[in-house]
Amino acid sequence: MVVGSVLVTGGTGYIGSFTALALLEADYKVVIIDNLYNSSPEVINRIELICGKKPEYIQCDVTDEKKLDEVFEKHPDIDNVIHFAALKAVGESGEVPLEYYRVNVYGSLCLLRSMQRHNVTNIVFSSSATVYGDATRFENMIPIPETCPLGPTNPYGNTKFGVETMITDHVNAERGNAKKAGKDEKKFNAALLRYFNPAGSHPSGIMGEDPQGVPYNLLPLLAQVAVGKREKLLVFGDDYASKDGTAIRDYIHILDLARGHTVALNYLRSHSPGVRAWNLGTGKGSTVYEMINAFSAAVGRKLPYEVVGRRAGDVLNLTANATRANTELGWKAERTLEDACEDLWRWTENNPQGYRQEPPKEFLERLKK
Ligand SMILES: NC(=O)c1ccc[n+]([C@@H]2O[C@H](COP(=O)([O-])OP(=O)(O)OC[C@H]3O[C@@H](n4cnc5c(N)ncnc54)[C@H](O)[C@@H]3O)[C@@H](O)[C@H]2O)c1
Ligand SMILES: O=c1ccn([C@@H]2O[C@H](COP(=O)(O)OP(=O)(O)O[C@H]3O[C@H](CO)[C@@H](O)[C@H](O)[C@H]3O)[C@@H](O)[C@H]2O)c(=O)[nH]1
Repeated sequence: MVVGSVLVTGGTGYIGSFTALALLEADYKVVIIDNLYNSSPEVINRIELICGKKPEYIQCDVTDEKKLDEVFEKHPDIDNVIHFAALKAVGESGEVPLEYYRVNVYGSLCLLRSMQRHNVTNIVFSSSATVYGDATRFENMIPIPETCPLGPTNPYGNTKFGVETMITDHVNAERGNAKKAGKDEKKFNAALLRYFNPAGSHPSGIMGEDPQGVPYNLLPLLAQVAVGKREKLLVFGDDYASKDGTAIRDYIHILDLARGHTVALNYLRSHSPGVRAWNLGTGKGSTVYEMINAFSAAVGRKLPYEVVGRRAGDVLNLTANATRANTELGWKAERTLEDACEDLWRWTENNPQGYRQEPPKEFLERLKK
């Protein structure tokens, strides 16, 4: 039995693919669009290997409004969108901000307009902890609650803040217009999911993060050090006001994060909250050094690093207060940092070339059983 249909933009990417898997496991029909800028279509096969169901994949750029219209016309049953497609690197966004505004902001505008034309009224948006900026500028805002004033410190964060605002204005307007016309205003809803730092892979070892080109995030870089593709990790600053001088982030297992999307979507459909923001994090912060140690423990040897200067746009501490998601959505991160590191290492060891190589036979055999 299909419980609903979801368009997943950026669905061959890291978080999108795990969410597609979680949605299929929760009996949603899933249509993925992606332009493969930072992903591989092979992930569709891996999703099928794991859950026995295959999402439909359509190559589509989210800034191509005509193509978006075609997708909605081909699938008139789609009644929800989860919007991942974006550029996501804090550092890079300071170098090519216009590209970040084009893909992240203009792409979201195209999507909302196409959704409006096709009467698709629920959206779950991939926002980010980055929208809070430096929450240590306030007293008592670490761990960060959703009520913390927003103030991004880099162009990437500005795009997420801008899209949150656009979605909020749009959904509120749609609700107001529907009410005036005596129509059902409650069908217009948005979840703004502010993720902290996703980590890890599928425990099977056949599905994980596979960035194309040079990765920017800490864990994929550490994984490259572990398999010898990179000599050492560069630590961006050891002069932060943390216990060891390196910056603090809240690393959340990718399976917990993916599950957060299905529960948020279910909540939109059952409670019709209008626009609501939820933090998805564990509530536990880890420094860069703690992450190097945790991943080194999973690998079984100490990974080399060198301290360099701070990265522009970085902040000291992004740790979530996830109470709202816990009380309202009944969602809580269940897996540990050790789980994430072990799963990441299993994926990396088995797939040093990412999705460009066949999964090991023993996995295929085991999954067939
Ligand atoms: N990974 C993180 O640390 C993190 C944290 C918070 C929020 N986010 C947000 O979550 C979302 C997914 O992030 P991710 O880590 O899975 O990144 P990802 O790069 O793995 O996935 C993004 C996907 O979007 C696709 N894409 C990019 N531009 C596109 C375009 N113009 N049209 C269609 N598809 C396009 C890419 O090919 C990729 O498959 C992004 O919106 C990101 O900003 C990520
Ligand atoms: O080579 C590296 C890469 C990262 N770091 C540090 O590791 C931490 C994590 O960095 P990274 O993995 O790049 O994540 P963030 O900069 O926290 O940003 C990620 O997490 C955000 C949510 O917190 C998302 O919005 C972004 O899309 C995503 O890239 C930061 O303190 C970095 O300074 C290093 O020291 N060396």
